[in-house]
Amino acid sequence: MTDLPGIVVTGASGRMGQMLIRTVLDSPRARLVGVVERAGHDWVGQDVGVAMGGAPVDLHVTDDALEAFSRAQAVIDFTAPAATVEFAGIAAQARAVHVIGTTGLSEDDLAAIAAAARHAVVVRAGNMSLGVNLLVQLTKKVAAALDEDFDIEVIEAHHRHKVDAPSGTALMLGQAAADGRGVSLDAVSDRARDGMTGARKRGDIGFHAIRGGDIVGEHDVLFAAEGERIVLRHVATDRAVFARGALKAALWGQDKKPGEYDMVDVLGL
Ligand SMILES: NC(=O)C1=CN([C@@H]2O[C@H](COP(=O)(O)OP(=O)(O)OC[C@H]3O[C@@H](n4cnc5c(N)ncnc54)[C@H](OP(=O)(O)O)[C@@H]3O)[C@@H](O)[C@H]2O)C=CC1
Ligand SMILES: O=C(O)C1=N[C@H](C(=O)O)C[C@H](O)C1
Repeated sequence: MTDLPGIVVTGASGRMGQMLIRTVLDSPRARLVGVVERAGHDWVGQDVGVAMGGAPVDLHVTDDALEAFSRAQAVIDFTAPAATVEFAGIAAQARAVHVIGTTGLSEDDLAAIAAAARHAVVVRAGNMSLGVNLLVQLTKKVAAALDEDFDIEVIEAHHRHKVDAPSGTALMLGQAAADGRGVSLDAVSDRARDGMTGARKRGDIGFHAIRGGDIVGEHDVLFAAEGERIVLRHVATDRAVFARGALKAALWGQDKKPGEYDMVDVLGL
């Protein structure tokens, strides 16, 4: 029992934090050894089971990330960019595998994470579900098979609380489409159509973000030509798919060399 990899979950009170805590507690392959929230949060010091509205699990929420990470083999982190950059440094110091689900990371954030990955294993993906990572591969293949007679648009929908757009998943799908076409995404990305935009530019990849209600996460990749359309679609109905993928990544990372990995590596796609 005690040989099982010890996992810390950050952002304990968040939508994904709570889902991750339940997933690790229910897993026969891992132990939950810590849960971290920001200093001053009213969960700090409470038993996490009680804080989540259930029975005690004899594990108290802490704001001391370094102490918690030092007792763990892996950290699963679905929080916010500033927190994730800080946690990357601390996980590297503790030599714990850092599984990053946080989206909306800037170029500077990514550079800081790459620096941390020189010392520890980092697995990062804008979507940890099996279905989306398969969709990424399919998108690349379809984009490679079609020419620019097919206009590519990525359409995503999420709950009203989401703070970043386009979603991390939409960016993964757009990148896969650009890779399939052999072009730079930065050169063809069209994220803002409003007013007198002019006709669609051939070869562009468009992004659209819908926000509303409790939508967990939906992504379409549309390939539209004269006379026919192809739509590749993924619909997540339960955040458990992301949490299961993240735990799989944490376990997969245990025997890997320091460096940056993604879910395609984890799932062997
Ligand atoms: N890769 C994937 O498969 C998925 C990725 N995500 C991504 O995960 C992230 C979290 O999503 P979600 O759970 O819905 O968001 P929530 O807002 O519900 O949760 C975020 C959590 O992070 C904590 N947090 C934020 N900033 C800090 C900080 N500076 N220090 C410490 N803790 C902090 C919040 O605490 P507080 O409440 O105190 O601010 C909160 O507990 C998003 O980036 C989202 O896009 C989501 C689902 C799947
Ligand atoms: O914020 C969310 O909820 C989600 N975020 C990820 C993203 O930005 O793609 C993954 C998933 O779609 C849910």
